[in-house]
Amino acid sequence: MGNSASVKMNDKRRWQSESAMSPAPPAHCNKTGVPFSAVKQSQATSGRKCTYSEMERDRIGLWGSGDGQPTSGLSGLDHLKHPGLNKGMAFTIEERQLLGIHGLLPPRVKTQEEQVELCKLSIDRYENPLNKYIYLMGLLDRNEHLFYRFVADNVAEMMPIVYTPTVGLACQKFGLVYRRPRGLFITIHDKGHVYDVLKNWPETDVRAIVVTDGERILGLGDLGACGMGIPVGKLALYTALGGIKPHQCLPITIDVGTNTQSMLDDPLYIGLRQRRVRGSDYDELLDEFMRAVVRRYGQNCLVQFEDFGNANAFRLLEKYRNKYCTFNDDIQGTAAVAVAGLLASLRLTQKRLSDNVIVFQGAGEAALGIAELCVMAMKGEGTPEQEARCRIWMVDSKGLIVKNRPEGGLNVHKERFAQDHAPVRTLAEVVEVARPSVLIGAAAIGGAFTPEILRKMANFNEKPVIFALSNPTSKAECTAEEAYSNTDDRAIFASGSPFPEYRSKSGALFRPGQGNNSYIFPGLALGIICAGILDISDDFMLLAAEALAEIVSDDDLAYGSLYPPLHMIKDCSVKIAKKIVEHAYNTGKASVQPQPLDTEEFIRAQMYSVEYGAALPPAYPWPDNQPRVAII
Ligand SMILES: NC(=O)C1=CN([C@@H]2O[C@H](COP(=O)(O)OP(=O)(O)OC[C@H]3O[C@@H](n4cnc5c(N)ncnc54)[C@H](OP(=O)(O)O)[C@@H]3O)[C@@H](O)[C@H]2O)C=CC1
Ligand SMILES: CC(=O)C(=O)O
Ligand SMILES: [Mg+2]
Repeated sequence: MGNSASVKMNDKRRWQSESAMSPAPPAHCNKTGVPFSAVKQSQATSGRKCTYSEMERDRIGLWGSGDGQPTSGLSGLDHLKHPGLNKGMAFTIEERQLLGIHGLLPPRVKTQEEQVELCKLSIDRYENPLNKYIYLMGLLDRNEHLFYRFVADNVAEMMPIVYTPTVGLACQKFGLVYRRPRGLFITIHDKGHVYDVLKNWPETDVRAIVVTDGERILGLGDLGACGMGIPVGKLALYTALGGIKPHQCLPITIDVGTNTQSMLDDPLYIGLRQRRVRGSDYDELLDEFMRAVVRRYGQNCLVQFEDFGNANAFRLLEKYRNKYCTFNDDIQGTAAVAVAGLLASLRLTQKRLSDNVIVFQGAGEAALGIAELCVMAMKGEGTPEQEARCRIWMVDSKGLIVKNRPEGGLNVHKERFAQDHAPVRTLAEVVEVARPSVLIGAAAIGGAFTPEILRKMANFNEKPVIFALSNPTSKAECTAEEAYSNTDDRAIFASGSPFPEYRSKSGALFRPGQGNNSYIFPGLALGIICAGILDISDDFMLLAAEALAEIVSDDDLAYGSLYPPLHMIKDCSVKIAKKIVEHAYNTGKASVQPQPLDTEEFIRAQMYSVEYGAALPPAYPWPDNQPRVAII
């Protein structure tokens, strides 16, 4: 069932995408038109094991030799150089001989487990996080399977390097850490030729794109083209945490310049040395980009918008959400992870979500996204919309958002949360006035939750809920230790970047959870891709939030964590994807038909395996197509 559904989707994608316009072989054939079934047959008769998936064969250009014998069509050396095929010292002696690379590797054959141990030893030798990042990216460039196995086996240790906080540093120093091409740069000068640039990307079966224009990289501001570290990092998590195949993922940075003078002055800056292009030129480039994605990869290629500046993020989401398969992670993914944390917190506070008063420090993409999803969740509890909105107080750079604020600065998104109240300037005053039970920070103002504010939260609440969501760590509104120590250890705390365990004076151990959209987007994307969902409406976000909250165990809560441990995140992704897929079929939003009988099996069958596949022989440049070394 799973297979037939996915093959159907493949057919559909081919029809919709550019590859269908050129005379490509049918989906069930390899590049030379040989049906895969025939290749399978010949493997069976040759007795040779092959664990390449059809997609992988398609990707590496696997074809049959004249005698029907399957070959990889690549040289043995290619197998060492191609990160998707390389196994390093894990190539068996037989494979080394078949591939003609015998002698090019040290004699010993290693297991992948032994290689993972070596990775651990190697990375531990670096003290500087940026050097660890460079090591990991080097590993990804050398041996994809090993990289993903290593990250997947050590999520809690590796995520802070591949992702926040270190990825922020890597973006700031991108000119220094850049080694090999990874991802696609599309600049304002490519306007009119975006499709041609997309065609330069060598993979034809891209299912997910993460795109940034670098204007709001984490809480670090406008880093221009150096923002590329973010799509690369997010997509590494697509594979490591969501099982989406690496070759189906494409990181893209749209370079329209940067307004950060220090970047423009930096001799190592890798992007266009000009100030940001805005207005119609920018819009036309983005429109052309979206059209080009559909033309090249099909209507159901997912485009995740990431770290765009506030004004463009909301505008582009509204413009594209009903037309393309797209979502904005900072608005919608963040909303889902934060609401998941809030739903889990209700088990500790014994409240309904609607019983809470929530104060937000920040009224941007993250904060407004969360606020809107809170309203949706409260409505689900039977609370009228207006009442739900009244329970949410938002503070931006000009103070509390109130109706007719003299300082102005209200847009349509903020206005929906404008309180009927006199202006209030500081967060401390707002906390005094609103007496919130939940305080959420997403304004990238490090240390904004002062001890005074935290103590107030403890005065008003038996269990104050404190989320310091800003990234990276330097921008967090408070540390875990500050949250606990200023609330007599009563805070229920989560943060966007990880904080270490905290032991209170009384000896209680806290493991603060990471309220980061990385708990959501891998599973969400997996579900979207598997079911072929085109219209990613907000009900999917609430569903993802509920699915994640359900996974949180009593044990997690006992340690003060509102999220499952990071090592479980891949299982979380599958569970989220399952709910997404089921909901898509129930609401008629799935384009992959027929509906699979077993949803989880269907999803798992499409996921990337970090295990090595068996290598196939190359096409030898001599007539008998046989290796020149005797097989032992
Ligand atoms: N944990 C997670 O998963 C995620 C975390 N984030 C983090 O959240 C932060 C914000 O991101 P995002 O919402 O996209 O950014 P935006 O630029 O969209 O929003 C920033 C908001 O902060 C407000 N702000 C700025 N200065 C102050 C101040 N002194 N006092 C109060 N508010 C202020 C801005 O006010 P104004 O509107 O007046 O300009 C704006 O409303 C970043 O650090 C980002 O890394 C983002 C996404 C996911
Ligand atoms: C986590 C994330 O998406 C951000 O900080 O922007
Ligand atoms: Mg982001």
